[in-house]
Amino acid sequence: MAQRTDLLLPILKGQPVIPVLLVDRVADAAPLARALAAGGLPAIEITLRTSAALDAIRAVAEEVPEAIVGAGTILNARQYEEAAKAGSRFIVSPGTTKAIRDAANDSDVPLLPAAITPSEIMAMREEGYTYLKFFPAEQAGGAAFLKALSSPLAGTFFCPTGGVSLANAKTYLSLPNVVCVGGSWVAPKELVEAGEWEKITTLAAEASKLSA
Ligand SMILES: O=C(O)C(=O)C[C@H](O)[C@H](O)COP(=O)(O)O
Repeated sequence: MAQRTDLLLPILKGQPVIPVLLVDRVADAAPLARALAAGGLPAIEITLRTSAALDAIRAVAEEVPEAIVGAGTILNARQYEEAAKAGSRFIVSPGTTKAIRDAANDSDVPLLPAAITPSEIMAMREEGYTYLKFFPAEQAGGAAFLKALSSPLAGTFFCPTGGVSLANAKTYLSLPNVVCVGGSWVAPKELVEAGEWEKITTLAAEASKLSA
């Protein structure tokens, strides 16, 4: 089975930056999603790295119609199913396993899996995956590494995540094989903890003006 690009692409192409979020308090989820959407970043990735994550996804799916909530840090099929059931519209994984691909094949919720090396990327191409996350982007070689892949592995497109910031996002977005970037910088922990939603909208607005 192939990747559900019909569902995934509008999300990845809809905005240059996908916020990667760590939500510690469920009550923060809806206002945070609203603040990011107000700044032009409706699609968000809530990582399953906190115990509040699934409830946070549920809250955004139920309470914030203008947002497109996805789940990140999906490591196995059980998490895939739980995140989909909670209302995730896309699923992001920091790597790739057969179990996760099988879960994706059994689901209506599309998967953005990650790969770094040429062999990993070639293996994913054979599985029908055209859009991949490139994680951890900066640490793995950054924009120069991705650029070097663009010719031999043309036809595969990436969402680099990990160490991406307002300062380097433009460089990634200018590459022919980058569809969007992901990053946590638009929702800093201190601002979320303090409920500084307007400041988060300002950061989102700045990020949403970057061009893909
Ligand atoms: O847990 C995952 O599956 C991830 O998505 C990892 C994130 O992409 C990075 O943690 C975000 O990186 P920073 O923007 O450097 O904070």
